[in-house]
Amino acid sequence: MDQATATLESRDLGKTYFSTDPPTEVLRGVDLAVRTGEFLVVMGASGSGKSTLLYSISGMDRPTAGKVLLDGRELTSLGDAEMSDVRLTRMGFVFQQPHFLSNLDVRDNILLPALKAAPKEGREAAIARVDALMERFGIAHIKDHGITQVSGGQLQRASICRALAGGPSVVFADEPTGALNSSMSVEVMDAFTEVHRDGTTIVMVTHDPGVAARADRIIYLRDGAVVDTRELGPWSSDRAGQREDEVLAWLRDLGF
Ligand SMILES: Nc1ncnc2c1ncn2[C@@H]1O[C@H](COP(=O)(O)OP(=O)(O)OP(=O)(O)O)[C@@H](O)[C@H]1O
Repeated sequence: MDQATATLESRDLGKTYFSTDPPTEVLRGVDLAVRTGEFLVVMGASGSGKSTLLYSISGMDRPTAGKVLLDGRELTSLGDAEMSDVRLTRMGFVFQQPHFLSNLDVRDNILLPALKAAPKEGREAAIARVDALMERFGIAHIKDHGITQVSGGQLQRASICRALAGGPSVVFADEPTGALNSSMSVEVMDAFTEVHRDGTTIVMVTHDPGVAARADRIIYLRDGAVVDTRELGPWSSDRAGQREDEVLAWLRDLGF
């Protein structure tokens, strides 16, 4: 791949847990280049290392071998404070279970990282930006609600707004639809499709072939190594069923 078009790269990335006896080698020499604006999905059997890969390339965890580069800058050599700053200003995160503060309403939960990421912007401008995001993702009407007063799909869309609030270059998502029913799952994936259309790079772990069918490209991990890749090309909703069938057939061949 052309290095100039890669937002995020890993080179010979390895992760071994030395806390176990014998040590557990979870990632083995992963070379990855995620293109700017690409929606990349990571699949693989349980325990194949998907979450570990996501955490290692996003600086949430330290790899034990190899390098990670974001927009050409080596992340693996950064100290903890610099890495936290990169995560705050250049990355967004969406998890299976949204982590929100229960003493704040939905909007303030989104506002908090927005203010931290751009402290010079000022509170009013940050509020306007957060309100625009909430409007965009169809949750403006729940901005004053407590986090227990909204549906799982609404809360996950709020997580997407929070992930976007700092203007990231990459959004990482770990099983973002894993705790949702199928209609909420579609609602959340429609939101990710919007994020993708806006040009934000997405790296997502999922077990769900219907979710994976939205991606531009899927990589398949086995025992901590990328063993196959599927390019799906640009998403179109009128080909959703056909794409999902294509993904299912590919996964079946891989023994998923
Ligand atoms: N802190 C740790 N210490 C030792 N081994 C670990 C640790 N964290 C994860 N592992 C091991 O690393 C392997 C990969 O875990 P990981 O969570 O990345 O897999 P996964 O593909 O995301 O799985 P799942 O689909 O079940 O979430 C597993 O065998 C797991 O037991």
